[in-house]
Amino acid sequence: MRRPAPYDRRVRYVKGHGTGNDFVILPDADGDLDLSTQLVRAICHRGTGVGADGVLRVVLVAAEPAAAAYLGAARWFMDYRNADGSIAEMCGNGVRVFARYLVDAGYEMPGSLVIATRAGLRSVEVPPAGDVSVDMGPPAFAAGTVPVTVVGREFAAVGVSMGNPHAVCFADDLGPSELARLDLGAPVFPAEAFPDGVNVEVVVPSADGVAMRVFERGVGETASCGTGACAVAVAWAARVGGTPPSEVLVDLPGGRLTVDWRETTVILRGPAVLVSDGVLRPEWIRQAAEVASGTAAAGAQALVPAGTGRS
Ligand SMILES: N[C@@H](CCC[C@H](N)C(=O)O)C(=O)O
Repeated sequence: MRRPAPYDRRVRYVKGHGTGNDFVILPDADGDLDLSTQLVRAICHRGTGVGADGVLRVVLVAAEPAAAAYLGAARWFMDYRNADGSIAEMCGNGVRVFARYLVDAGYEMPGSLVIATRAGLRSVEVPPAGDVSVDMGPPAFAAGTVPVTVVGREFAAVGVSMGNPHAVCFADDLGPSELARLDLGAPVFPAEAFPDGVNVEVVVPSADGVAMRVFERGVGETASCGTGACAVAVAWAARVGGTPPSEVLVDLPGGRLTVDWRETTVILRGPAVLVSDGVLRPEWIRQAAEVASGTAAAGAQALVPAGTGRS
């Protein structure tokens, strides 16, 4: 039986990031935490919470009903939430940081780990130190293109699923420095093409490969997106060369990721860094919950804003 909420205790967390895509990691091996949308929003808020693009709850497959299908195939389940509290199927930077945490915390040895996610099993290579790589599985291309408006222009976007949905917009007439100066704004896309929403990437050619910026579903613009980098790299490779194998260097505002599109799968590699350890205080958690249930004193509402983690 799950406890209703963690209001009565201090909740440990670890802060981490992959090329600036940052996460609050919540160790919850036994599945005790009932992580509400409002609590995720409060944790991710950059003014009044810890601040992050998303939350990674670390739970044993055996303790998580949503992971029942993976019993015997993986030990750990990555429960990923966007900063607005929404659930996403996959997070390429998140799963690498998740695996780095498992090794750092002593739950697993360095080497190959299989992690269960909502998008399926993912095999992660975690060396004792340095970059972490993950086998992201094959991309799924949508048929045709979709009109997506971003930076005041309409693009014929390429739809790619990496377990989660992406719309890749090629701005071939721009270079990396022009890309960096763009006001990305909130993209507009046809709901019928992406009924569950979509992550939108704007891509330009660079000296070594491609440069991109990303507007993430459930977050807003982020410094990096691992699944986005994979979607961009395979869409780029398909466009210029047609078929794998192909290694693409992807530059993002937060750093560089390498995407290796092999015959049947896509390998994503890059830094996965643990930054700090902390504790969520019970009184802060309680206040966040009261705000969520509408019982907080006037003025406390700012603790749980409805917007993204970067608002
Ligand atoms: N930043 C992540 C993707 C996180 C999920 C995404 N916002 C969605 O809703 O699909 C990554 O590194 O892949």
